Amino acid sequence: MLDADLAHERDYVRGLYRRLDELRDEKRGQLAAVRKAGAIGSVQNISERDAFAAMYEDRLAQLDAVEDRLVFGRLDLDDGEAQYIGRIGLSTDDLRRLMVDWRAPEASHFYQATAFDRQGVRRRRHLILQGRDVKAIEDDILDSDMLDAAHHHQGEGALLAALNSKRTGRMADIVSTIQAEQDRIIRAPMPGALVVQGGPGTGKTAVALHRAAYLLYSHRDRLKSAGVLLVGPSPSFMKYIERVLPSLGETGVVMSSLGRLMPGIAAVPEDDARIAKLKGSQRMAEVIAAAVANRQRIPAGDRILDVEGQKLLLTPRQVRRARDKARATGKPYNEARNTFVKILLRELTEQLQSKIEAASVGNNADRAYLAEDVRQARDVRVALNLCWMPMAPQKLLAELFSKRAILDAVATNLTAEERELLVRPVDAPWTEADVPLLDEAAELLGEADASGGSEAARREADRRRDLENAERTLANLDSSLREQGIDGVVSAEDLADFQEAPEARLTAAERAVGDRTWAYGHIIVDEAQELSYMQWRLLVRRCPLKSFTIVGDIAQTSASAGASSWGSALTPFFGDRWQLEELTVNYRTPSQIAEAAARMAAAAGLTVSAPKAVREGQWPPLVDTVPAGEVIGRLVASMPEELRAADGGLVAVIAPEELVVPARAALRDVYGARVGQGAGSFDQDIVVIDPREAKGLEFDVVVVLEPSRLVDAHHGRVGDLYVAMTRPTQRLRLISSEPLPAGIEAELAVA
Ligand SMILES: Nc1ncnc2c1ncn2[C@@H]1O[C@H](COP(=O)(O)OP(=O)(O)OP(=O)(O)O)[C@@H](O)[C@H]1O
Repeated sequence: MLDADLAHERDYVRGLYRRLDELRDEKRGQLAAVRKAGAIGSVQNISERDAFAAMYEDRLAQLDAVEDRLVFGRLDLDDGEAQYIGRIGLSTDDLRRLMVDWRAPEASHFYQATAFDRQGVRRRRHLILQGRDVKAIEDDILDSDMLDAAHHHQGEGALLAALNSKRTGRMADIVSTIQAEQDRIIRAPMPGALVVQGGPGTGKTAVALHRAAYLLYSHRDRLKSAGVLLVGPSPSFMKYIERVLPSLGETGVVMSSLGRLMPGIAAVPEDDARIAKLKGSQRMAEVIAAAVANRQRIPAGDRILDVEGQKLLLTPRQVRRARDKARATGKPYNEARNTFVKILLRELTEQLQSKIEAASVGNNADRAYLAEDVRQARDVRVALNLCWMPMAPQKLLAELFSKRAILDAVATNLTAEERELLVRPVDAPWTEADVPLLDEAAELLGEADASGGSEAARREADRRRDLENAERTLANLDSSLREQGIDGVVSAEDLADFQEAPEARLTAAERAVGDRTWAYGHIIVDEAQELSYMQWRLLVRRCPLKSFTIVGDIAQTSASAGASSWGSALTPFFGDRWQLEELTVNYRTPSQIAEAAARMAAAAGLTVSAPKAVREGQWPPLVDTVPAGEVIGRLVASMPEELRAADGGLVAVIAPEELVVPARAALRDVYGARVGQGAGSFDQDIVVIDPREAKGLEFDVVVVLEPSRLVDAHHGRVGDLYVAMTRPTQRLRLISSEPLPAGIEAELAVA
């Protein structure tokens, strides 16, 4: 009987893969046909073909991405129907449904039905695949009548099997074992801001990623053109999670770490916590606004300007009036500057005209020529630039932070010590804390047209040329097509759009990446407790609809500019229009380790939402106390044991910054290339990192060096040690030469 069940499922799953292969072949065929047609035909036809080719490529990529564990569930319903749940929906050619997409409303029962609330489900079956074969099946019988009637299959439990599996250094999807409390959050309605608070290991990152896939599925129309942005703390974290969405068949999400949110800038971490905190504070918005305003100057006295040998007068009064009029347009700085320049050029041209006409009575000077003379005159250009310089955000900030006089003049709301903190060389690299300031500056400055109009003129000329081409194409269209009304349907402008920028044909995600002013349809923020006021300000600007999923754990805050409560972080941007959901079960860390971390946090006065751990571990946390200077020696000595415990999985050494390099060097001496450079070295089985890099990641075994120093890091915030202690999935060892942090019992010490 059991074998018959297994045989039946194997057969069904083979059928699903056959269908997947058919669809792939079909798309490959369509793609080849479109490509073969090549660049023949009218421009419009070529553009349409490009669009079809892109669509087939996307679909093919999606079909390829769902190969692994294509199907994972089956529901037996009250009406006798069996429904298979998988990564995508599959139907036969005549639209008979073979498999339901996990995101479809009816698939929610797979995650939410319980014996108390069956939702029409009699039996939930997990299919555990190996390659294309069904390795095992596991049943949850929800309808007690079925308990007697049928044999059922029991196993370790799909969830526990997933949790106990070896870590690979890359996050995997949890689509086959999403738990009910997680599923409710994943499927929550889209509008507004949803905050998901959860302790370590509660699946916040997993939920955030699955929610992105869910929203794209259920709001495809709206999100396809506007896009979804997913923001995480660091490039290595983004790398850690980058495979999850493709494995869910979604490639259209823009993923960015906080330091990459300004196109063209790859910021480095800000090492000085005091600077990060200051640059993240609301007062910096005032500083940037003042720095922008400071670039407009009224000259102290009259200036004489030489234009083609004529002396023209520029008075402070004239400049002030032009400036006020330009400011009154309400446009950003660089755009308002155009108004300012136009007003003064007109006035100077009038002066020049009167002078010339007075000198040669009766001769009317050609005004267009005079205007050009004025515009080109060096004196005029210098004078106008001094009054109102065209400005790019990078230049504004580089000068602000490197010229003490400017800083003192504009940052009047900061103390002298604070200003001192901001000073740095003009060519210092941009840090993550600078990114929101650059963005703020870009917003106030607007498009800089440093070409003095020639860039705009070039774009205009390109557009004119495209239009002419398009008109020619239309004129050449086969007259029979014209008779069918083709030229009534397609305007020259439409065609020019096709011919124009190739970006017109990119997906929303591809276009959004390079566009600072892109308005996303939804933003998902992971590790959101780390965000400063200025970072929130930047993100809210990127999503004017304020449709957000915000996941994080206030207790894990380690950034000095991060939040101490969700209310204080979010109220300035969302008022009280945000909703809080909580995740309460720790899926990562075994209970003994999770409890030790919670005790330590409580002893340090931190309010933690310590989630219940879903499983017991094999080992209690181990504590090695060693004489001063022997921490690294003990690390090396204990590594064989830790590697044995990891059993082919990953071992992470999490150390205070000053110990990272020596610890790595000592381990390299013994283990060579097995020791990775940092959190991004996913192929090595030993990594040495600091707690900041460890954020959001997990490892089979974690060894923490000098835990007391991590408590002290970042001005007494306990977040770092708490983060470090909650990274392991199996085993934790602390090696300390200093008094142990409160809450960590010395009796756990190993010899
Ligand atoms: N329903 C689930 N099924 C299988 N594994 C799960 C489930 N929920 C969470 N996990 C696993 O638990 C681990 C922790 O999840 P995740 O990293 O999303 O937690 P987190 O709340 O973001 O943690 P932290 O805040 O500590 O970084 C991951 O390995 C994840 O795959």
